[in-house]
Amino acid sequence: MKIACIGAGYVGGPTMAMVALKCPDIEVVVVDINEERINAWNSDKLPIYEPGLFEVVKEARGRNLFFSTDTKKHIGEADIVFVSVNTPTKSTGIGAGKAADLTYWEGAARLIASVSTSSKIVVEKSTVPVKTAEAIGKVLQRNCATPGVEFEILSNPEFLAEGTAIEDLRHPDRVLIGGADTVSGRKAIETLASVYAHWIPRERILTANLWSAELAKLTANAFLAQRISSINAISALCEATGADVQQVAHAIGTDSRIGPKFLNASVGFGGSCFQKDILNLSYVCESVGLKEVAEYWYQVVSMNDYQKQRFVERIISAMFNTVSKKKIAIYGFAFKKDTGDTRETPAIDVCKGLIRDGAKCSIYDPEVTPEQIFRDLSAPKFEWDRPNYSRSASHMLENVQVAPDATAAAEGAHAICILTEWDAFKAYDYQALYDKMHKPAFIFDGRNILDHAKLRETGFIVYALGKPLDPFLQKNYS
Ligand SMILES: NC(=O)C1=CN([C@@H]2O[C@H](COP(=O)(O)OP(=O)(O)OC[C@H]3O[C@@H](n4cnc5c(N)ncnc54)[C@H](O)[C@@H]3O)[C@@H](O)[C@H]2O)C=CC1
Ligand SMILES: O=C(O)[C@H]1O[C@H](OP(=O)(O)OP(=O)(O)OC[C@H]2O[C@@H](n3ccc(=O)[nH]c3=O)[C@H](O)[C@@H]2O)[C@H](O)[C@@H](O)[C@@H]1O
Repeated sequence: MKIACIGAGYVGGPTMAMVALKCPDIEVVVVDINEERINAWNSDKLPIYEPGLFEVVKEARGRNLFFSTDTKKHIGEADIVFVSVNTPTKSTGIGAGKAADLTYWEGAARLIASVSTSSKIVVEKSTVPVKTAEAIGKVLQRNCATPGVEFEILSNPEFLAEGTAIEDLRHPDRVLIGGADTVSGRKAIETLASVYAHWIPRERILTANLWSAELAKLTANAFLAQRISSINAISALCEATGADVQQVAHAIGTDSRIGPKFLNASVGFGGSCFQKDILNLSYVCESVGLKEVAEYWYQVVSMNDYQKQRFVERIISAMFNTVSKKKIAIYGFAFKKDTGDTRETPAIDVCKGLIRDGAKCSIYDPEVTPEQIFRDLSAPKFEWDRPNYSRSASHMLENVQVAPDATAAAEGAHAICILTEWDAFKAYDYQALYDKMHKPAFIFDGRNILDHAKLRETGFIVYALGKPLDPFLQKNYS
């Protein structure tokens, strides 16, 4: 059997590396139009950082795992073609700002049809709107020049989280495979299930109808993001009432029906998918006339925007209602720890909000490159996924510097903001940092990872998200 995967990104790379590792009898080729990315996958400096990924790639690469730009050859030879191309939010046209942009998906489907001389199983690995398989089926059938070639489309959404991708792929809670309830559909499902069964217990390989599988992915992300926006909404009420959001989260999370995970209040959720998939879900609801349902899910994104804005306003109001010409150290730019991915990171909106108020942001992140930070802060919303977007917001950059380390960022700063929960941030010598800062020196902990009592003893004015407000903040500027 030969497997090809279109898209060598955060999903295509790791998922196919794990398939190849666990199925030495199957040839796995990952293809991409981005030559730079493919070259990186073939080097010792992989294009994405994930704990454990390098070891997996090293073991299978060259044995039965390959990365290539020769898309036509490998797709033409494959029995199963995974499609894990990006499906960003549309930035123009009908549904702009909500609908999924399926340009890349349609391009991949046309490519598959154009090179297919034998029947294939086409697997939706990308997150797509419900009923996409129907549209893609038409593209495949009507663009295939070879008579008799049949395409069976399956939905096999990916549930890995970045930073834990390898663990999530090695021991997933479940694998979900959706297909048509026909003889050929059930056969295709069984073929794909047999691949995963090389390392995943059969009872964890779920099967469903095609639309259920497509919708389950959007629903999973919506439910996960909704938990975060719910606890973030409560964090605002905690600050207004003297409650402690971590105590509240613990108290509700011990109810087995709620569970303890995904209840960490934060400056907001980021990542390339939560906002994108909820906007897409909301749009799908709108397009079938379910306005109230669309509005219900849209509130998850709206609350996330509110949380980021509330954090910015808290900083400005705490610092005497102006941050103009003040240096603010930003610790963490990635959307979560243990990844270099900055897509939709809350740090973008927080830094833009501070800069709009005249602040100078000195940004330090252990994994994110200066180039990436400058790109993100000059990209228009939703354009981050397009390689040649216009840098309309580049004026932002005059007040941005990227610091080589945390000490340089804190030098002469009025405040430190914790935006990503990197473990390294917990171990710093905050007395030494305090000594280098303007007074009064503030710390705004958007992830609640620091020892706030100790910081107050050092002399910092501390704002901890969702915690009882520091007297300084309560008295003058709550
Ligand atoms: N990033 C994540 O943690 C997860 C993402 N997903 C979904 O997986 C999909 C992919 O996401 P990522 O891997 O993060 O995207 P990505 O942007 O990192 O990778 C997509 C890759 O597809 C390539 N590509 C696009 N069109 C192509 C074509 N016609 N031929 C060949 N290559 C093409 C691009 O060059 C890019 O390298 C999205 O639908 C996303 O929602 C699902 C679960 C987790
Ligand atoms: O479809 C996708 O792309 C993926 O999106 C998320 O994974 P990911 O975005 O990589 O990372 P998460 O761990 O979900 O974190 C998302 C954001 O929520 C934030 N978060 C997470 C958990 C929490 O309790 N509080 C919180 O603020 C994180 O800091 C991060 O900014 C889902 O967890 C995956 O299951 C899904 O496959």
